[in-house]
Amino acid sequence: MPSPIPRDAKVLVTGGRGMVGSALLRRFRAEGFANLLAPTRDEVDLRDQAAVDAWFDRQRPKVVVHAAGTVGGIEANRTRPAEFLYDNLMLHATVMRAAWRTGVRRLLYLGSSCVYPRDCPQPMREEHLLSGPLEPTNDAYAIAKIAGVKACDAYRRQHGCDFFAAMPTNLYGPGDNFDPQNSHVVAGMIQKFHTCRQQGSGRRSVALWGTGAPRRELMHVDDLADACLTLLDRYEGAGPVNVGVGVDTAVSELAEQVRSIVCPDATIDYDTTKPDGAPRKLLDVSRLESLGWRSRIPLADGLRSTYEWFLENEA
Ligand SMILES: NC(=O)C1=CN([C@@H]2O[C@H](COP(=O)(O)OP(=O)(O)OC[C@H]3O[C@@H](n4cnc5c(N)ncnc54)[C@H](OP(=O)(O)O)[C@@H]3O)[C@@H](O)[C@H]2O)C=CC1
Ligand SMILES: C[C@H]1O[C@H](OP(=O)(O)OP(=O)(O)OC[C@H]2O[C@@H](n3cnc4c(=O)[nH]c(N)nc43)[C@H](O)[C@@H]2O)[C@@H](O)[C@@H](O)C1=O
Repeated sequence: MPSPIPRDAKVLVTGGRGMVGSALLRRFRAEGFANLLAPTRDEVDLRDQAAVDAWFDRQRPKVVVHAAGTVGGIEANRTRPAEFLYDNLMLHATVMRAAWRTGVRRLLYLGSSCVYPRDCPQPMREEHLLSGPLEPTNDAYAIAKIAGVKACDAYRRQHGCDFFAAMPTNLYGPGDNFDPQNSHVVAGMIQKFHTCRQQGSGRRSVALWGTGAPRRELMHVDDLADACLTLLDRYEGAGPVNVGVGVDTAVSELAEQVRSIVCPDATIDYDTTKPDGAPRKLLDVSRLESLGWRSRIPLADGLRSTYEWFLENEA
């Protein structure tokens, strides 16, 4: 596939109703892509090889951005490892095989920064993959995502497929999952501080998880979508590419920022029976930045706009 991607190419975005998939569709539509396909799970369960094969035979996409996944925060990963392993293994195994079989010209697979070792040198570089033990709270999901990254390499080596992986950091934004048990940290905090605000006057406490000491690199999903378009148009390498903003924030500092936006008179209690997870997961994004890409959505702006979206759509 010549770079940049022709804007009339038939592009499949899997997971199109999810946070990442819907951001990808917004960005591609804004860019003028005229032939976007985003089947729902009801139209094709992407874990079902026969159904995926039949769909690809019928539709014949030329580009695939594979964003479908069984996704969740630290508690969802810790408590549902078998589901996260099975679903995320099947989701890329079926789609990549069908993509190869039907001659897809370029495939971008969404990996994750959780694939790196728990005690990885910081910032984490793509070469650090498989260099040490994983974070136990999400090792099942990480193994499934690592298999996806390796599958891109395997199809490239055996069949010459132009498949590669983006490795996003922790994401947040419109369309996120705000369920207090299954969500990631930003959405979980927004939900909890909003519930506190709803409880009315008087100082109310919000129970957050862990110690507040870990650090997370937090990226707005619209930045991610823009980075994925840059990768599709400009990346001519083969290996995975980290996608992040290059700075991280302590969980406790994030909590203060969300509190000041949503419920300033709340008090914060940390439930240390809940896990901290990885102490830090800052990505080295020099490979992406060498393509000329820079993040554009500061955390403070992103948190405020995400809360506004939450109020209009989830509250
Ligand atoms: N959120 C984050 O912080 C990060 C996410 N990622 C990766 O980005 C990708 C998207 O994540 P995100 O948008 O947050 O997740 P969401 O849960 O918001 O979206 C996942 C999407 O995948 C779809 N899906 C799941 N299983 C199937 C299936 N069997 N058949 C068809 N569709 C299916 C869902 O469909 P339905 O709407 O019907 O449920 C949903 O649209 C994932 O690959 C994830 O690993 C990587 C790093 C960080
Ligand atoms: C994207 C990434 O996301 C996951 O890894 P994670 O970053 O550890 O997950 P998280 O966003 O849920 O937590 C980040 C930190 O925040 C703390 N924390 C405080 N209070 C709340 C809270 O209320 N909710 C949540 N979810 N976390 C909280 C929490 O204790 C932890 O220290 C994996 O799914 C992994 O697979 C993955 O890919």
